[in-house]
Amino acid sequence: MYDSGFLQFSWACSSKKSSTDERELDDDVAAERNQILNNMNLSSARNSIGPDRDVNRLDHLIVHDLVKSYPLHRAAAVDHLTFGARRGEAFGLLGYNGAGKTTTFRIVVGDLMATEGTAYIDGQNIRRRLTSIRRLGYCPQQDCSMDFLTVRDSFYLLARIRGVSRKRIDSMVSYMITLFLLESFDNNYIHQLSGGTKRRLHAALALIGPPLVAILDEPTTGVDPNARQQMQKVFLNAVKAQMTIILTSHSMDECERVCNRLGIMKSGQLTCLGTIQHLKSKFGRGYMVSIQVQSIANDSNASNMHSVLSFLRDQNQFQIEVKEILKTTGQFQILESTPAELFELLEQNKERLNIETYTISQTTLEQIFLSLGKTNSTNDS
Ligand SMILES: Nc1ncnc2c1ncn2[C@@H]1O[C@H](COP(=O)(O)OP(=O)(O)OP(=O)(O)O)[C@@H](O)[C@H]1O
Repeated sequence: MYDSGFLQFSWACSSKKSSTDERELDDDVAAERNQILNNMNLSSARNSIGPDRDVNRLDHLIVHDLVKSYPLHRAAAVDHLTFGARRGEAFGLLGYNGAGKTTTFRIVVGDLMATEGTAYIDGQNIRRRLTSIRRLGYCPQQDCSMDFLTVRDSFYLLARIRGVSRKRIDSMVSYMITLFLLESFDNNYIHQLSGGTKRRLHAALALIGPPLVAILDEPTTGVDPNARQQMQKVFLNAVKAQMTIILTSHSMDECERVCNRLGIMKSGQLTCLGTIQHLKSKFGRGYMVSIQVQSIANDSNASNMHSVLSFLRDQNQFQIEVKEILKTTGQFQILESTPAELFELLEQNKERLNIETYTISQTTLEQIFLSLGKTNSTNDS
């Protein structure tokens, strides 16, 4: 359905020793893990215990102690990963290349077999694959090959698989085609579509039904800004309508716009978890200030920027990290003082330092991501 490997199981080797035991988990990640394990224990007390048992439905998606090891690979691609996504939540799973996001998704949708652990969609173990397919939409990272179908036919196929009734199917297909701005490609074969249009189609196919949970692996990569904005609106509306969306994207802006909660993955495990505001307060070190100095003919603007920097450094109340100094602009991270103190200081010395404008802002999600995700790229070896 999604790609040729959708119903095939990959060979999985036995897992290595749990590095969750060796690594100290972030307190939010540990709390999430404990909460899910407690809920699972409560459920197993009610259900008959067995590897395929179902659990309670507090979360639309539960990923439970998932491990994926590849032969000849030193570290596990997914390493005892546990988290849940609540009903009507947009959960962002972020991480550097090779962190284990796609592997996690492929296990959840049944494209890969886990070495250990499992996942549950609306309380139902994914090993009971046939029933979970209806509840789960998937926009894979790689476009799948359904080239022999037209855009419209592919919507009909997915809608039927998700159990849309004959009565509703025509209007639903037309609605989704309009929603994802695909009207002009209606009767085109999929192989005739451009890369960005294919991404739109795959995201739309993931949402038709609608399923309870949609897993979207970089759905907007290569999509033009206009269509991307429209897709983000659709995702937000789907979440409002109580769909659960698991999104991965390398655009931090997109994650900020769409997601209620985020987890950043590194080496197959979560390094942090929480709402964006929570992550900013917990990991955002200080705040940022961008300063622009006046451009004066025959004057060295760079030296102006440096005099602003040395002025700030002379004030003992600030600890400053230089992010960037260009010709007329500078960006600094300020630690150990309040934005109000800096504001007062800059206002008082604006003219003397030739400052044209300045903005003080909270640490961005991108900066947090960069500081937490570092060294993950090495996992890709
Ligand atoms: N078939 C495979 N055989 C061996 N190792 C693999 C295989 N597929 C993935 N891996 C490894 O598993 C790890 C996780 O890969 P994965 O594709 O899940 O990362 P990702 O977080 O989705 O990265 P990206 O952001 O680039 O999509 C990487 O180290 C990768 O090299």
